[in-house]
Amino acid sequence: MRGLFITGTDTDVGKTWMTASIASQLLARNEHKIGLYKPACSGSVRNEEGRLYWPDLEHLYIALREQFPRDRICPQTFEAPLAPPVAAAAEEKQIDSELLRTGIDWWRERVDMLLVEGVGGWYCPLSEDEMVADFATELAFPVVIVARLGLGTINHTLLTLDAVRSRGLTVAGVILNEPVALEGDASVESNAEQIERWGKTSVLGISRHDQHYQPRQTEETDWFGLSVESSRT
Ligand SMILES: Nc1ncnc2c1ncn2[C@@H]1O[C@H](COP(=O)(O)OP(=O)(O)OP(=O)(O)O)[C@@H](O)[C@H]1O
Ligand SMILES: C[C@H](N)[C@H](N)CCCCCC(=O)O
Ligand SMILES: [Mg+2]
Repeated sequence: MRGLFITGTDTDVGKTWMTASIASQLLARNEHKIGLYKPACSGSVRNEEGRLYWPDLEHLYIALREQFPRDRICPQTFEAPLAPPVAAAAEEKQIDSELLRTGIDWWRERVDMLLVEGVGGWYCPLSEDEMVADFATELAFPVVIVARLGLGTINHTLLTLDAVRSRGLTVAGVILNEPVALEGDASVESNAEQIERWGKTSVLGISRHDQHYQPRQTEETDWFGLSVESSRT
């Protein structure tokens, strides 16, 4: 099974938005079986009937055309909008480290490519004894960094690039996303060039607020080509 790991420069930068978009782009080509995985999800919302749901999970479930069970997309969910081990502790539970990993195994026989969405940013705690960075290092899939378009993103993206590379991982590229509509931010014109120049990486594409992802240099981003079969899993 090939894979890509989707991290972000922060929580709420649009990792889920982009993971769902990448899945839709791949599924539209109808060439490969695609799976989505979120090792743990925290921050539930109550619907009109009073039932809890996790917006990330719903978004990923719908992106996979409702073809896979929600608890395979994310086997561990917690109510509090906190880092997963903290959210788990609030329910007097602990993250199941083994399930973080066996949750991936379920997909192996079923799909050709798995997109794994991280939680928060690269150094977000994921369990009692590991951060997202540790989990992603074990997986060894190339890393896509979702960054916020706008002023401040150069610094956040360069810090994340350094941290990902310090683990010996390949950076597949950066996506600039606009989760909240920007007004009058002149930096958007130069964000991509600056990140490419200083970060020695590619900005694969840009997703403006409420608009579809636009690849930057090519007609389409070859997500399957950027993914690799991990030797370490
Ligand atoms: N390009 C966009 N246009 C419009 N809305 C967006 C866009 N990107 C993200 N959003 C919205 O911004 C919010 C945050 O995005 P998202 O949930 O994808 O962030 P995240 O990085 O996955 O956060 P988390 O750390 O909780 O997983 C969501 O409500 C999402 O629908
Ligand atoms: C609730 C939120 N949307 C995410 N699920 C969890 C983000 C945790 C971030 C922790 C941190 O880095 O400070
Ligand atoms: Mg998310």
